[in-house]
Amino acid sequence: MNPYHLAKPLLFSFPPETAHRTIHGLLATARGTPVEPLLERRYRVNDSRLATNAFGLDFPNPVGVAAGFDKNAEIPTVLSALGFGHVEVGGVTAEPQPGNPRPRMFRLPEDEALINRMGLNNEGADAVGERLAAGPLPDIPVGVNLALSEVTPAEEAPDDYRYTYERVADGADYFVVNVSCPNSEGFRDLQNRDSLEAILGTLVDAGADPLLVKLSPDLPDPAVEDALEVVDELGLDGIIASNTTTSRPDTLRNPNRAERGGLSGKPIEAEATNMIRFIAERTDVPVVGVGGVSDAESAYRKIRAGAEMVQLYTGMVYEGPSIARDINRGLLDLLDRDGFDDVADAVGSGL
Ligand SMILES: Cc1cc2nc3c(=O)[nH]c(=O)nc-3n(C[C@H](O)[C@H](O)[C@H](O)COP(=O)(O)O)c2cc1C
Repeated sequence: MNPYHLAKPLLFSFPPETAHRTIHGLLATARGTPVEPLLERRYRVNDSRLATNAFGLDFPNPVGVAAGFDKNAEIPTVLSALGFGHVEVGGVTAEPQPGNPRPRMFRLPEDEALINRMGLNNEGADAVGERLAAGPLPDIPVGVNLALSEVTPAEEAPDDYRYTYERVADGADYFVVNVSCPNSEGFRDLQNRDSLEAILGTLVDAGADPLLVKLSPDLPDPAVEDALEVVDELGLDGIIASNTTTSRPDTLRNPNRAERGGLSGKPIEAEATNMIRFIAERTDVPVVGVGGVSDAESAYRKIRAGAEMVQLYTGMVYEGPSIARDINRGLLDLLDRDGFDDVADAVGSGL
């Protein structure tokens, strides 16, 4: 049995944000200590069949940490030691901001889901930029998820994103324009064509490379197609699909389904995978698949639908710190079963 499942009842007796801070704090104590190499030995799966290359970067395996888990870039080396193939830190905004009042994160255990309305709480671009610059940084790619400060009006969004980009640029390997968090008023409206062109164009001019955009699963198909056109026009390097959803599938059982915020985890798995397929059918730009990845099968479904790699957040809450190792091992078995040489060989094979 996974020892995390023994600890889970205790952990789940605390409010979710407290549990997250406890786990995050515990992981932070390992940073830069001899515990890191011990974790590496236990959790890393070294196999060249898992290695992928996307947007000019080499990834040792296709399982990454999604934005929101390490908002202030405090533990990328520890997450690397836990066997992840990349870490996306942030969302980072130009201004430090406290986020929404608590409670703002809710478990739906029967549904293996979370609802959050954190509201992009983070220490701000200056602090996160300094932390990244001070290092140490892991030997896997680190991305920064860039978001809009709450106090900044939409017309000034391009400069706000550029400010953050410039503060974090030296410490990161790739950059993601997040215009898809559902928890800040009007934020997702930035996914309209004109706003996207203005924000992404400004970042391209500022030298952000590789540059990706993260989309909402709630975007109607024509709006996704518009976004893909902007991605093509500006020569962007990748698309992350997807963020959390404000929709509430009928299948949800836990009463917390009534909470406002973005739903993540198992109930969004199929929808997110459909979005990956929709995008992969329309563009050759690499897609990073996120949403409800909790085991090797769910990661594999996203890869076969066209994702070059996957990310996860909620899966870690329900499966614990061995999740990257377990998925990577399981992926090797699935590749063997289906006769693929490596992960890259399986990408889009289910289209
Ligand atoms: C508590 C929490 C905070 C999050 N914060 C961010 C964020 O700051 N920026 C972002 O782009 N996505 C954020 N996300 C969304 C995740 O990165 C991911 O897209 C989403 O949760 C779906 O993946 P999952 O089902 O594996 O959790 C957050 C998710 C959670 C649960």
